[in-house]
Amino acid sequence: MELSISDVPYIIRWIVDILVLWGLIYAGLRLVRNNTRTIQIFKGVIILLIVKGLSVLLGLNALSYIMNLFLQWGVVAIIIVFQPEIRGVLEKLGRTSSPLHWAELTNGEYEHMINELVEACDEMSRTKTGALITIQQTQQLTDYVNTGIRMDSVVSAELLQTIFQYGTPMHDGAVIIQGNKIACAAAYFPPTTKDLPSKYGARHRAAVGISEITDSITIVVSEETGAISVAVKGQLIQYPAEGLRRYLKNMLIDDTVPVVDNTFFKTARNFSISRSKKTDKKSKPDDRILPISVVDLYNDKQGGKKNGKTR
Ligand SMILES: Nc1ncnc2c1ncn2[C@@H]1O[C@H](COP(=O)(O)OP(=O)(O)OP(=O)(O)O)[C@@H](O)[C@H]1O
Repeated sequence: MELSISDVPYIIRWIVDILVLWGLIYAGLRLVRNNTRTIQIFKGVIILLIVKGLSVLLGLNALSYIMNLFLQWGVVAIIIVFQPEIRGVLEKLGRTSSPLHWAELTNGEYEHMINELVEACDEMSRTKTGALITIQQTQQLTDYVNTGIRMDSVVSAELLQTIFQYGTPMHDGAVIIQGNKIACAAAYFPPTTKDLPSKYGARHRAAVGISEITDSITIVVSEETGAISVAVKGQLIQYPAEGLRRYLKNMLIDDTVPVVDNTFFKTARNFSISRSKKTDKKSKPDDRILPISVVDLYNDKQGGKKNGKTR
């Protein structure tokens, strides 16, 4: 087949078409990969498609008919379930000069935000001031922001401590952070329905609850014990303040040395130092950054395992 000059516009259109389609598929897959809820729904859709294919192959008409109904209504269900994400994507597309520039934060801005947050948590831990702070990740928390009192203030240690000061109008409920801004205070989260150890009350239940249904990171400071815990993906981990700082940097800042690799890097550094000093000193992980306990909320009714051992 010979190509003529008149085919060029057709070929360009074809290439643009393929590139746009490829971009959409790539963005869709990234959305699925970054979000625990979408992964589960994606798996569900794949199972439905396999059952549908098998039912057609084996001539099971009734099953095939029901699968058709599921798939047709499934599109509507997915739009309803993902309404916050869809709205978030559209908002992001249409945002040119929004006050919330959280998507474009620099590492320096993240670092500043983390330092303020950790300073506030450390101080509230010392004074046993209860706090519940959620950091939005890829999944939009707009619906939960709407349950609270709207704010749009850069995160600062003083502001966080003022919000959670006992007796003030906004101390009840959660603060939601989007980027480096406090989007709201006094937000309500659906508490987990799981049977948690009795030492955990409503605040911890709310933290675990939001971590089960979104990919957010939630920090809880216990009013009773002053302990600082992080709830992520339905798991609760208690950290010392320095551990919290390291954890947040690891999660939010691209080029930070990951916590799990920290021992390796420390060991490597100590190794080179000890080699240069010709000493026999063994490297020891920094206790200030290790988790204090990891609570397996679903299997461990005693409420945790000590000494920073993960399961
Ligand atoms: N669903 C919820 N969403 C947001 N905040 C909540 C929710 N439930 C409770 N809280 C907050 O938690 C506070 C009550 O915490 P409670 O003492 O019952 O929890 P706890 O897990 O035992 O924590 P602590 O160790 O601080 O006592 C409430 O005053 C409110 O601020």
